[in-house]
Amino acid sequence: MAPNPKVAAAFRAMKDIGVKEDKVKPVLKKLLKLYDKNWQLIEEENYRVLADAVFEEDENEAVEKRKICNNADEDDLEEETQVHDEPERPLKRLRLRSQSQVSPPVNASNHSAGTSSLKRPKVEEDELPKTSLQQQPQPISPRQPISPHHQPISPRQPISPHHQPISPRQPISPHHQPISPQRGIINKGKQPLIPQVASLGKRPMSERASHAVRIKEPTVEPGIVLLPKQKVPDIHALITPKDEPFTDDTYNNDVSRYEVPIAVIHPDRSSKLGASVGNDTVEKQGGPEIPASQCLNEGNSSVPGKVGSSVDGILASSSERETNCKLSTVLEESPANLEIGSSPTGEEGSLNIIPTLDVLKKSSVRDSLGIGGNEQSLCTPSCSPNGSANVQCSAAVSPPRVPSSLNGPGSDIQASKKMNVNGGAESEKESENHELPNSCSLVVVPQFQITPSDVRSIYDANDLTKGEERVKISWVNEINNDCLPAFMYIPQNLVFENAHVNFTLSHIRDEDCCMACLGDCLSLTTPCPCANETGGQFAYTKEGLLREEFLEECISMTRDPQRQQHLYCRECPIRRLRNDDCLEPCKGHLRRKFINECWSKCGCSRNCGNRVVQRGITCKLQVFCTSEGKGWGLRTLEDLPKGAFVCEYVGEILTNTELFERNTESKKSGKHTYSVLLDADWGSGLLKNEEALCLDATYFGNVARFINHRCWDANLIEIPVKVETPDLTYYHLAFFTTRMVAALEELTWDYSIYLDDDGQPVKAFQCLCGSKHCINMKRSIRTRSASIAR
Ligand SMILES: C[S@@+](CC[C@H](N)C(=O)[O-])C[C@H]1O[C@@H](n2cnc3c(N)ncnc32)[C@H](O)[C@@H]1O
Repeated sequence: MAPNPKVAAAFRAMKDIGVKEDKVKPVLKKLLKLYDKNWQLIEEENYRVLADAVFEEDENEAVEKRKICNNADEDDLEEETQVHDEPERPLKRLRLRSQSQVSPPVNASNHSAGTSSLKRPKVEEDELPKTSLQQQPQPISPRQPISPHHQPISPRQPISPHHQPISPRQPISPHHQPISPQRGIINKGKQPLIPQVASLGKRPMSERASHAVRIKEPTVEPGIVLLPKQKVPDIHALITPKDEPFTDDTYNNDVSRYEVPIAVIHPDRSSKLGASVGNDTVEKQGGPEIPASQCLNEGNSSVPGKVGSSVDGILASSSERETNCKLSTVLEESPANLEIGSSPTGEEGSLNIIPTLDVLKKSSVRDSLGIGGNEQSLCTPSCSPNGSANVQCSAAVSPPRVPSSLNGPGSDIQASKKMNVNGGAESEKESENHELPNSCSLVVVPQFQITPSDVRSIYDANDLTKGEERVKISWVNEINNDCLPAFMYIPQNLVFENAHVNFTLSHIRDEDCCMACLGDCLSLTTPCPCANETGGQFAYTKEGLLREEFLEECISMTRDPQRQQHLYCRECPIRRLRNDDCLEPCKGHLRRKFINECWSKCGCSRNCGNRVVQRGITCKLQVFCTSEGKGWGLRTLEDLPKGAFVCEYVGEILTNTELFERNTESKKSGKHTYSVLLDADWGSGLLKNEEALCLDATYFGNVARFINHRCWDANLIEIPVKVETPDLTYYHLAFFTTRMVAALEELTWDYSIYLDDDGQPVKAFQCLCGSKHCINMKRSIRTRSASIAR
């Protein structure tokens, strides 16, 4: 009988790489069985899966042989040696990436790195960062490629070095069993095979979810731009930014520049806050009955948009903290806290996914970030008249160097990170830490003169994200010699210390996710339960934009005073922080519309249209120095349609108490920081301190920290997004365009600045937004659901 042409082709392909038919045959049989005769999966990438499986078989055999040899008598030493000297393979799997590609010989470590390739057939291994190759990540589920550094951690426990990494074969939940090759193939009870693992060049969406903290040495492109003014990476860099129209009709030059420290909770001046609510639909949750006349209604302001909530100011600012501040860090090496425990029913699986940050006490991180007592940048490039730039670093500052969260408090050995000159992070062990005043978390950071190469390691002008995002984000300064302020780029929120961010699979009720869905939920004729949050219709269109109606509703809720609805806490977490004898009543938190995205408990694919924010930034953005004196800003380098997702506000997840402590200290130093409250649900019940959360992007953050304020008609709106937890104490804050935004326009967000509170203990900034709605006067700042300032 003529051989099956597919079989023959497979044999040929294997023969091409030096594998004999008799080796291929049994493996192919197994694969066909395993893949339910889906040839497509086997043929993909020139039979990569097959080749991997053959090699795996080979390795297994070798291991078996080794075992036998190890048990053999000493006399058999010679024979044993021969067994160890595994014959050189014709081609190892790393060479199989492309048929035409000739790969270099693979060394021993690479060889072992291939052992799990059956589980990750399509990963482009030569694109993996070195660490990945060396350490061989063990995928945990099709959607959660967690690095081996990831250590499970209990949601409510401090991170501990004793946490055991999860077994890659541990079931997550019976509901997660893929049911077709398209959704992952069960590999005999092992890990599902993932036919379509994206290469790291395009990071899989799952890596974007907060649980998927990627361990990656940031790659620095050859030819890093050391001097940003000299070598601007983008053609747009020399083009005058197309800012939003500057309608400076109310500008008051006499107003001095005010600075607003972050999240300062100041004594309430209720007389100034007693505004009425715009309508009678204000929701009170068990709180004292608040007459409409006493409720906040910033909307009554004659100026639209001056609608800061009555919540006392969480005021942003400060790139500096006092020495008592605590800072925890998770960089690339830090473990995502993944803990999956399953009950017999599989329903108790719990994923604690956001890494808890280790604590760095006192000033070391502040110092290491170069945000010490004075507000200097790490470097000062200066320009000569001929346009060439020099970097002058006169201040003795430390390079970014932060402790690993792998070591919990009390750990004797601290793994710390220091940035290497390539912008990567090197692990190092500090076996001794007696010099440290606090053995829990301090890292000694020697002071030394910063060199140009250190500067380069801090910010690559081509990509300030250091490879953390799917897209590069450049920065330019065409205005002056300033470098970017020092901060650590993180692509997803990280827990600072005490915040309770608890994701459990069982937390998500079956009826609130779409376990039965396949593929793209947006193509369903009847929307799945994940659309319930948005009234039975998905928030997104098939084009990946926000649905017009939903967007308009969100916009009008924030811009239209009459539609502002507030929730009132019975005991407002902000008020609780004060040592006042009597607790002041809550001033209200803007009621928000949420987006609910599909997540791990959903059966849909990771390309499902209801997964937008979790995929991360996809548009071309650039950080630039604004010409109006607002400092740095963010702009788009491409036209963005209305309703497009731009980025998420990413920072450290702090409790309100922690933020208060930070700000009390930053107030002293008069420095600035950046924060937003996650208060969308604050009025709905009695929150514990550790449940009242906020994001602070002062030290760790993403590009969103550069988004400047614009009064009322900003081109971005922030919308809360539920991804991995229905618990609204934690959610993502995502920015979407409110209208079509042209390339080079600055992206702005209405911080909800409240203008008329003169008595604040901190100074507001003089708004230079240029909007015709801008009052542009000395102002105080208040939060609605999120407020920010520097
Ligand atoms: C979150 S930061 C935005 C990025 C900031 N411009 C920077 O250079 O890092 C907020 C701070 O930027 C400045 N800023 C933002 N919007 C502004 C505006 N409309 N006018 C003047 N300054 C503004 C204020 O100093 C504010 O405290």
